[in-house]
Amino acid sequence: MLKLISATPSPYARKVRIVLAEKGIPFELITEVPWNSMTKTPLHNPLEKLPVLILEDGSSVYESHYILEYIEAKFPEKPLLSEDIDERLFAKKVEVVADGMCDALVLSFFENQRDQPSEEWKTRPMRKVDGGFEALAEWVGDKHFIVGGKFGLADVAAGSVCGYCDVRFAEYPWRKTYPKLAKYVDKLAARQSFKDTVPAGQKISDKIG
Ligand SMILES: N[C@@H](CCC(=O)N[C@@H](CS(=O)(=O)O)C(=O)NCC(=O)O)C(=O)O
Repeated sequence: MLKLISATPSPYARKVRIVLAEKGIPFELITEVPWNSMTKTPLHNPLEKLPVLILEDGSSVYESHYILEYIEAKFPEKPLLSEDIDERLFAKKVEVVADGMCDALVLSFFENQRDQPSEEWKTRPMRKVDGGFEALAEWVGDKHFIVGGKFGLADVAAGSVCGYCDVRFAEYPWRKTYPKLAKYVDKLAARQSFKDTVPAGQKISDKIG
């Protein structure tokens, strides 16, 4: 059986968990704290990051966007990418922005943990988050799904970063600024794959930075 190394807050791992659930692919969930010295993540990813998909032969697939590409290629049933090449490429562009927002949020989260956070390293990432939300709101508009009128990769990525922001940056006013985006995300959140993967904080015992 496939195994997925994940962490409770991880928006990247959540994308993979949602896709595996939507495609009905069984897997064993291994929940880790990648920042703690006891983590097994480095044994399966030289970059020491989760999510990591561990295949039945023990080999591993890592980097969430690549894991999703792997899953779509190996498990094409219930496709989450359109047949139309331009729609496929656009969905991946949405994922690039959503993942970039996650990167900025994670950076800002850890900067805020420092004894003396740098103002520049707090504000600069949040400018990227602001820009990302503006782009997502533009792409969603009044739609139920971002690409091709059906649930797909772009919705997985957009829903995951918005859900992460709600948990880690509850004070960030994206819902007030973009009510249509909030309505779209709340509709996604009603899907069983989203209900079963709501992010939660984790205790990091090792000091970072
Ligand atoms: N680009 C990667 C980012 C993954 C990532 O940053 N994972 C974090 C955990 S979490 O932020 O997703 O919860 C990690 O493993 N960090 C450990 C490290 O960077 O050494 C992806 O898309 O998979």
